[in-house]
Amino acid sequence: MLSLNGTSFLDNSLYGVSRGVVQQHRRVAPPMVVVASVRSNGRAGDRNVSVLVETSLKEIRDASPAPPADKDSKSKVTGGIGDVYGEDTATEDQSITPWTVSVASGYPLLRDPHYNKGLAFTEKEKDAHYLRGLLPPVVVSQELQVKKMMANIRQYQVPLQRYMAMMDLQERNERLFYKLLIDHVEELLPVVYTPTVGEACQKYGTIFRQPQGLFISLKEKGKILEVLKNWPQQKIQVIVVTDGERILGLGDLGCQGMGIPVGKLSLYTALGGIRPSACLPVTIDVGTNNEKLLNDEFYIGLRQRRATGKEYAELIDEFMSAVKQTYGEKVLIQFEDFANHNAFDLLAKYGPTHLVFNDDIQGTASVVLAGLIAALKLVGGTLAEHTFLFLGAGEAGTGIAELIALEMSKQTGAPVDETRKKIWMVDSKGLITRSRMEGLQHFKRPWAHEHEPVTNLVDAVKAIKPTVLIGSSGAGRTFTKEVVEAMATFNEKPVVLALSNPTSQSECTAEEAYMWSEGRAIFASGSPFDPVEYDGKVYASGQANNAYIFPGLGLGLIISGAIRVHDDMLLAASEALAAQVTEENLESGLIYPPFSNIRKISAKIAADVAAKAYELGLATRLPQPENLVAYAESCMYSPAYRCYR
Ligand SMILES: NC(=O)C1=CN([C@@H]2O[C@H](COP(=O)(O)OP(=O)(O)OC[C@H]3O[C@@H](n4cnc5c(N)ncnc54)[C@H](OP(=O)(O)O)[C@@H]3O)[C@@H](O)[C@H]2O)C=CC1
Ligand SMILES: CC(=O)C(=O)O
Ligand SMILES: [Mg+2]
Repeated sequence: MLSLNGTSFLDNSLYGVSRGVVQQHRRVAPPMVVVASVRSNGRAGDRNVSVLVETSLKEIRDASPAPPADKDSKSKVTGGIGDVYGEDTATEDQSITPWTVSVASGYPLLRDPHYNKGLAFTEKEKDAHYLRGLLPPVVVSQELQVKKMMANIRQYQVPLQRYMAMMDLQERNERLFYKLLIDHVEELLPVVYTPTVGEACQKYGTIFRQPQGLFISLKEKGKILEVLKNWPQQKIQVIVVTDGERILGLGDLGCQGMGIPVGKLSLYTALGGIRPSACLPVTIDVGTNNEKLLNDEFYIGLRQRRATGKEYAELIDEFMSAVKQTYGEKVLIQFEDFANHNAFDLLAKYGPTHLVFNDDIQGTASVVLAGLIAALKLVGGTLAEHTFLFLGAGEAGTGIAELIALEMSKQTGAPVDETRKKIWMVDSKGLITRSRMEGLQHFKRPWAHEHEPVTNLVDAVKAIKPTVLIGSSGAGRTFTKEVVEAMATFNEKPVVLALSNPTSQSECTAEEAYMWSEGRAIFASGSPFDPVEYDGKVYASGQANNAYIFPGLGLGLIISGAIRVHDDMLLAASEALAAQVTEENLESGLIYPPFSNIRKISAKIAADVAAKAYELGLATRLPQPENLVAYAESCMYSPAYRCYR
């Protein structure tokens, strides 16, 4: 039985300690703080007594503060292990006693990914925490560990092997994983995120080792509150949830979509500085209609066709209520890779009652608008002076279109109904026109303009003559030579965005875009492409991916204590991102800044989103910090090792 001063430890799971009896200690003498030490009730006696971290309250505040918990929140805690390690929600309430919590020592310490430092444990730590003999004599720096791991990872030629090496590292030594990812973000993003995460999801059952998130299936119906309590961390700030029905452009991957919430949340931490223990990946498993997976002996999900209608709605509703009840109303829920027949409805249903946003509809819109604002500096004109054609009228396409129309309306004063007329869409049946209105899905209707029927993209391009062509179809190689050449005949600098992921689904490659436009295209893509040489010149292209937006947006919502997501926050995020694109970036054809700067960029996005939350009266963290950028930066998780005394 676990206890905290006599209380069942299970009721105090905020400490994230799963074994041992906790002794709670008051602060010994300022500025040193000791909260609790764990004394073993197991066979190893006092050897399981844990890492005593002593630190000054000031150090905690200076080094670590994640967003303050609010006073009435259920998640308000008196200290907590994360505070000590600089991971947890800091509190600004001086009256709250800071705690030091002991966790594990000896062998279990080496097996705990949150605290393990591998060969970086110092001599003193080896003595203090029963590690002598369990490690070789050498003591190495975290920098050397990074160097070694990068060398190891680079030896793998197969992307999926690199992915698995990174996942293994995350399971073994979380801080080292994040240090690697942060220090080598441009090299490792394609490993932990698109395109490799797509293949990982397709093969998730085969490569499955450890659960990395919560699996909530129809079997858990009626028990979701209990399921949430099984997760070892209780102070959750961000949830990314999928039902796996539209994973990237790869279709229904059922329960194996889990790779996406896991990947997105690792970016929340690496790119946006949200502490890892505050992130919860969730996959809702209502079955899959993917025959291949249903017949795959290694498939890890429910072996049934997808539940729909009432059964589906009830499970999601139970989940949404349980989340609010468990983590409070300020937990951010990011809907990810739901199919469009559910995605729009879920956003409409839960937008007014929960802090939710749909990354595919809203995050993508925000990143694309940012790219377009930057691209205008290269192609000239205002947004309203351009004509847009989309291939793909689903979540991403119509989400982007709506935000562009909104921004045009703000800039020109024209009603959104008017500004929408500059935006055209092609779906699998051809150009969306008024004559197709009957039976058209609701999210396509605003884009049904007066025009004679056009059944394919090339003809639509020739008829509409767009200045900007955006691929959001999930259908690879649909921007053919004829399509790009047509764009290049009536545009000096055609803007071509091939947003679909992973690389196999990209509407065209960077090489094709530059070659077919004779080097004149302004090109960006959802998944990264290497620089391309054409006619003696090297062309680098940007990555138009919502990964630029959601980490900073999430940080901004959290630090302001926002209770709802508002379109104006997405516009603020777009403008903040566009402002980070330098003249130098633009000169080399880039409409996005490099990812190597992403943490600074995220802090700026966070600050502008938070400022908007305050302006709109949606922020609850009062008073508003004076310098929101500095505050956002100070709240960001650092993967540097902590010293265990
Ligand atoms: N870069 C980024 O940050 C992001 C990229 N994406 C990518 O965008 C793609 C689409 O996602 P999403 O909008 O959610 O998907 P949806 O399923 O909601 O929409 C897809 C749309 O593409 C249309 N379509 C499919 N195939 C063709 C084709 N061959 N020709 C013309 N139209 C076609 C569909 O037509 P119909 O309606 O007739 O079926 C539908 O309108 C995915 O690959 C995803 O990875 C998504 C989010 C973010
Ligand atoms: C990037 C992303 O969210 C997608 O492709 O679905
Ligand atoms: Mg997505």
